[in-house]
Amino acid sequence: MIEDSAALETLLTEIVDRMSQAADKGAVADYIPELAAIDPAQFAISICLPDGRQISVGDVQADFSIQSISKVFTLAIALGRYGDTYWTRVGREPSTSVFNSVQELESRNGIPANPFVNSGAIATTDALLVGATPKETLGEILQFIRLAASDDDIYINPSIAESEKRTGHRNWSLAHFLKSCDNLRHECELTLGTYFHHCAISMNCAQLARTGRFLAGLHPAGTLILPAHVRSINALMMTCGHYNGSGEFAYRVGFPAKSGVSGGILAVIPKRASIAVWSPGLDRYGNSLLGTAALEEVSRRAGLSVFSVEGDTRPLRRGGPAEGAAAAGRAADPEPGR
Ligand SMILES: NC(=O)CC[C@H](N)C(=O)O
Repeated sequence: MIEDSAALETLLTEIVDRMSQAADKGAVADYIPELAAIDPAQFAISICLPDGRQISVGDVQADFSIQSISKVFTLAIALGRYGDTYWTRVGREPSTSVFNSVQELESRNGIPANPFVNSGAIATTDALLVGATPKETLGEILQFIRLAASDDDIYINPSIAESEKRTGHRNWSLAHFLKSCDNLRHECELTLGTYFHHCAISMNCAQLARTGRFLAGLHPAGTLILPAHVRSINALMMTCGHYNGSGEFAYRVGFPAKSGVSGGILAVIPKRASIAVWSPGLDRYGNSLLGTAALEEVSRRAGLSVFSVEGDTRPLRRGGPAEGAAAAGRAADPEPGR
């Protein structure tokens, strides 16, 4: 089915229609004022295929900040610069608490569980700042992402960064905790200022899908980073990309992906596709509620789970995944990220 453009476009259109009718769209993140103001009734999906085709449906022209999805790119740059010594500062195990948990960092004596929880990403940003100013570091991150997307029209939204700088007290406490454990080289202000700005990198869903091609082995210029690092990042995305909801995501969807609290998800099916979805309402883990439901449906209908065997392409149960996910979301933690 993935090879058949017309069938794929029909499937994506069906999914977008169904998502627009879902009664429960999840709750937008309200701990960052700029995100709290976003209309949750928006949905977009875009998929890049091996032959260079890209199919995009829904609100694909709307820009959003990629938030934690930026952690994929900072990890790629840090692995390139430090290789295995990077792992002396950050672990590579799934986390069991919310993505900005201080308790989880404390229980691990100041070594973050993985690069995708906030503390791990703050330590990564701190590592990238060695020998470079925040401006140079942000320039490097932006340049990498623009190259990945083959698109220079990707930018940092300063009001989102400022909004988070003022209100992101949990991140300030994580930075101070890292500092107290001697796992932060720079002043909290410098590292966090840079972190908030890379979380505020903004683009639309079609651009986001293109950024994932280098992780699927589908970038026209080759892998951009070492193939071994692609493998490492995909493994981390599979096991940690959705925080303490990563097991559930692997079970339901079955391929590496990274979410952001703005409702975007970047997914990678090695050698087959790079997919982005965006729907701002979140589930109890702080991951896009309908974005996950949509990826589950694409995965099942097109047989894309990396765990699938031949013949595993059955249609979803009646009612579709959105209803099940919406029900799960209702029972969930009302304030993800708090
Ligand atoms: N889960 C996320 O996307 C978190 C990123 C957000 N900028 C924060 O630090 O809280």
